[in-house]
Amino acid sequence: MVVVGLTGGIGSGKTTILEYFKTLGIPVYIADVEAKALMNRSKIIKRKLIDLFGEEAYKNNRLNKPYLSSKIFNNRELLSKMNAIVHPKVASHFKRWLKKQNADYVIKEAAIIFENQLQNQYDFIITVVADEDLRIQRVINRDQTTAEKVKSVIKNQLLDAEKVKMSDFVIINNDLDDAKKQAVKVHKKILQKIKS
Ligand SMILES: CC(C)(COP(=O)(O)OP(=O)(O)OC[C@H]1O[C@@H](n2cnc3c(N)ncnc32)[C@H](O)[C@@H]1O)[C@@H](O)C(=O)NCCC(=O)NCCS
Ligand SMILES: Nc1ncnc2c1ncn2[C@@H]1O[C@H](COP(=O)(O)OP(=O)(O)OP(=O)(O)O)[C@@H](O)[C@H]1O
Repeated sequence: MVVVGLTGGIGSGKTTILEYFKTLGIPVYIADVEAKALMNRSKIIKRKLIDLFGEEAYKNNRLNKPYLSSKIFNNRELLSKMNAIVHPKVASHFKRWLKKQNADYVIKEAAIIFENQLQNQYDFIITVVADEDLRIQRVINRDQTTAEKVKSVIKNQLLDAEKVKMSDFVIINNDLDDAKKQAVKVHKKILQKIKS
């Protein structure tokens, strides 16, 4: 099965574009959603996160997202320790999911493909980009957060220009209708490449 990675910085519109690919009949997997589900469900992950961050990692038995984000996005070492706990479990969950899919290709959305040098796990990579001021404003509107917090996440992510250099396809998502047209073109090109 051909696996396409879809990545991009915070607020670029990864999930929005992914949802559009879904309407084209492509099975989609959102690593971040599955990661959070596993962080709530898996006893092993829970125990390891509590060892790393303390009891505050969970509140009322649910992942304490504001607490974790205040810790990891200012501390690269903690971020990579958390990733080392969570990501192998997401990878095996994805493998099981992939076996059940039947389509020309699937798309896996993951915020951090290039940051963790995971590009070899994909047949093709699509990067979604958008102007930084738009991204910040979108996330502020979506999450009722502050520009400072969004910027602290951006600092931990690779620059768009670096991601673009390493990508097979780029979708510029400043305007949604325009981005959807680009997505259709990318979809057709992927099908062509698979069938040639
Ligand atoms: C730390 C958590 C609880 C903070 O939750 P919160 O809702 O405040 O932030 P959100 O999930 O929207 O993330 C903010 C931005 O950071 C990016 N991001 C999320 N997790 C990570 C990570 N592990 N490393 C780098 N960037 C990340 C997101 O894609 C997004 O762009 C949450 O991000 C989380 O559970 N992360 C671990 C899951 C994970 O590894 N996801 C990424 C898989 S690719
Ligand atoms: N072209 C667009 N025009 C206006 N709003 C948009 C556009 N694309 C996405 N949005 C909105 O911006 C917000 C961020 O988009 P989305 O959640 O898809 O980004 P993301 O890259 O998946 O974010 P994150 O990295 O935080 O997971 C959402 O509220 C979405 O509805």
